[in-house]
Amino acid sequence: MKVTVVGAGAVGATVADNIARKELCKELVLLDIKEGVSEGKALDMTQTAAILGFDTKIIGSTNDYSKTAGSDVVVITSGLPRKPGMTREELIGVNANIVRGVAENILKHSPDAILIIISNPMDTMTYLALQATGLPKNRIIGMGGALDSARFKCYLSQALNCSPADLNAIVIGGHGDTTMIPLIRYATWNSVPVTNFLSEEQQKQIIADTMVGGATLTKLIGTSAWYAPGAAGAAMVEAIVRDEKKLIACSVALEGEYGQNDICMGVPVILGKNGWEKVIDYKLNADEQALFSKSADAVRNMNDVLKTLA
Ligand SMILES: NC(=O)c1ccc[n+]([C@@H]2O[C@H](COP(=O)([O-])OP(=O)(O)OC[C@H]3O[C@@H](n4cnc5c(N)ncnc54)[C@H](O)[C@@H]3O)[C@@H](O)[C@H]2O)c1
Ligand SMILES: O=C(O)C[C@H](O)C(=O)O
Repeated sequence: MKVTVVGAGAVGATVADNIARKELCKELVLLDIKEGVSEGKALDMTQTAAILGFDTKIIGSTNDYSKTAGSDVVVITSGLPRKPGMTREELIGVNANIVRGVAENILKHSPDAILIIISNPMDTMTYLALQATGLPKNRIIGMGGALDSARFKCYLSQALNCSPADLNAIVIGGHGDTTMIPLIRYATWNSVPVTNFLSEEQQKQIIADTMVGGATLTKLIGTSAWYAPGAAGAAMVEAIVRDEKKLIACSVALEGEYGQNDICMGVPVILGKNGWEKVIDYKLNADEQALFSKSADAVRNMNDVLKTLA
């Protein structure tokens, strides 16, 4: 198994670190456009092998795509992160060209790869990757819901004073401050609805905190987060390379599911060796479906901006 991570910045390096620690592949390539950075980070990570005890071979590459040849899974993290006060959507102008170029280069050397898109604005970058490569839809997967659901569980666990591992909770919709939909009605604490234990006020606060989870971290750090995004990206790689059939919210191309077409946005999907294998219908109620449609409108508006950039 061979995995490539494009972008050796904060998120890319963390995805790679998680992949290596878990030995998700024999060969891991870290590629970046900045001279020496990927080679340096690959060497630094390689030197943790003796301490952590993994045998994944990590190779750095300054923009040499021949080293990525034959990758089974490619994670795209290249692009600018937002600064405090910015939205993810403001990154579209710079990141669209980066993601398009990277996806095209990757496909020249790894025509069978499954692509995981992390660069923001993620739903639009996933849609762009799909259009630019013409790959079958199951091989293009955006990472957002895995992270947003982890944040949702974090805030739920704080309110309930419980282990996040005992929670089951999912965030669907767009990966944006106003577009994500934490499905609190379906969230459970060891099978019991969390709504049994939380006041309306607490529920509203948890939803609001989850939605601005990324912005909160960006304000604190000065750039966007990487530990949870890196772990979330690696969890998706794991589900694919180990054919786990895990149910994870991912941004995928919808063809009628949840009432949407010609768009990539977050829905519960099964991840396995073929990429995303099927969308699971959560049977949203009227309020949740209305939120999903509103979220789709916002994502679609962003996708329309792509046409003005071409
Ligand atoms: N989807 C999510 O949930 C999620 C989570 C966190 C971050 N992000 C996004 O991921 C992206 C990366 O964030 P980061 O914090 O790692 O940023 P970063 O600045 O630390 O790293 C980005 C890296 O991309 C590299 N790069 C730029 N253009 C490139 C190209 N053409 N080819 C190869 N490499 C190139 C840069 O040299 C840099 O090393 C941002 O767009 C950010 O918004 C998304
Ligand atoms: O918040 C950001 O801009 C980065 C990422 O989308 C996140 O949610 O951490």
